[in-house]
Amino acid sequence: MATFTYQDVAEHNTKKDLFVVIHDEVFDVSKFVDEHPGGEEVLLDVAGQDATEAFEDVGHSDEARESLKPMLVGSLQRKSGDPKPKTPLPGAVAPAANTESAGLGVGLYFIMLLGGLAAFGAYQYMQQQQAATQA
Ligand code: HEM
Repeated sequence: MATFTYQDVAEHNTKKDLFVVIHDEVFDVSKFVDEHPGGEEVLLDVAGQDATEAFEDVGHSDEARESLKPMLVGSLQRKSGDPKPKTPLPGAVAPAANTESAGLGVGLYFIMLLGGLAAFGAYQYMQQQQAATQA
């Protein structure tokens, strides 16, 4: 079976000539683009790239996996420094800094500080009580 480098695959990045990598196997999905139930846009988005993560994130059916088989054209020869699998719409999927939990984090520190102060105050009070009873 043919082997492709990431560079080879990257050259097939148009709608009419569209390769994607899924689990280090190279698929020619040019003829499938128009039929894809998820639309052509998402496939064009990963054209000539590693679509493993995008493909898996959607949770494709076994049927979808089966339909990949006839489009297999070779395997990927991965080299160090090759890009990692691309996630679909990174901005939309990856949550921005979670301000709510950050707020909770600060709140927790505050509560711990209060607890510490209360314990310190109680200790001081007891010391004083003890000193008073001894006197
Ligand atoms: C390249 C190989 C791919 C094949 C053979 C394929 C095949 C299919 C098939 C058969 C379905 C129908 C539902 C199912 O059976 O799971 C589907 C749905 C879908 N696919 Fe793909 N897909 C591919 C790649 C991708 C990629 C890279 C994405 C990127 C995000 C994607 C996104 C979607 C979405 C969002 C749906 C759901 C559509 C809906 O339910 O309306 N697919 N795909």
